[in-house]
Amino acid sequence: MAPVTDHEPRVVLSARGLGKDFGGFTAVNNVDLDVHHARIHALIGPNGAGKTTVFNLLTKFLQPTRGKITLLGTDITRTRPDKVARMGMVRSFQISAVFPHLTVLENVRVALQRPAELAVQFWQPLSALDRLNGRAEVLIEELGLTPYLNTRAADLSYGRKRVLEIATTLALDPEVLLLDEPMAGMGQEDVQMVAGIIREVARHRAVLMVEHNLNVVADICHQVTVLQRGEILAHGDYATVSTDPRVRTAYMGTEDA
Ligand SMILES: Nc1ncnc2c1ncn2[C@@H]1O[C@H](COP(=O)(O)OP(=O)(O)OP(=O)(O)O)[C@@H](O)[C@H]1O
Repeated sequence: MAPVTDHEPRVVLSARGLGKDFGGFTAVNNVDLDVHHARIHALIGPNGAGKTTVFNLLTKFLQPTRGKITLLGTDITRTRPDKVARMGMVRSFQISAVFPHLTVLENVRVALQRPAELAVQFWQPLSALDRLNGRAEVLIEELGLTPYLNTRAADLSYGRKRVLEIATTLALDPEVLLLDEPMAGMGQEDVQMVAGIIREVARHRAVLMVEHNLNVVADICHQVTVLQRGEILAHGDYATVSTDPRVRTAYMGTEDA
């Protein structure tokens, strides 16, 4: 179960009155969201509820029609997506370039080289590369990939590939990590393993995730926001939202299900 705490840690990402129209169609309307440091926040809702659109708005892949987004105290409503990523909010697929023929260590090193721009600085002293190796090994250890250090990405299980993707995302050292259906297409064993990794990752960062697997949401998420037809239907911890009759109706079509 997600740990219960007396107080919420600081807000790192917030949205107020967020909205998006596509032509005459309102896909997202009046969404308020607060994502906290060291917390896992789930965005759930039926198909077409607006979850992906909210993700695209927060990461600035889409420009909001209405509302305001704040990241680490800075208004990013009009900021470009690449700048938002550099400011500390990254999305899992954005830079999850996992190269199948490279090993786990090589993949993480490539990801670490990108922000450091070491790739083009061939005159860098060897000590810089040593530092890179050190950071890569810490990251790999944090994500439980040490036994697979020299395994090619192509030979990893599906679940471990997702973990490696998350590791490459963390190379940018984000304060806020957005994960779009991280458990999609996984068997139960991998789901449990990846859930454990996400919990670990969130000890030092905020995680916002879209997730359809409600067992995972119940297990690891501290906060849950339920969207329906682009608007917030309910918000709170899992116990609160899962017993909300409106949520049950939205999900099951009947209050008694
Ligand atoms: N570029 C677009 N142009 C027009 N309508 C769009 C666009 N993107 C999304 N929509 C509409 O906005 C609504 C919300 O879609 P969105 O993909 O955000 O929902 P979702 O909750 O992520 O759904 P799913 O769980 O199926 O992925 C849908 O009705 C969708 O058809």
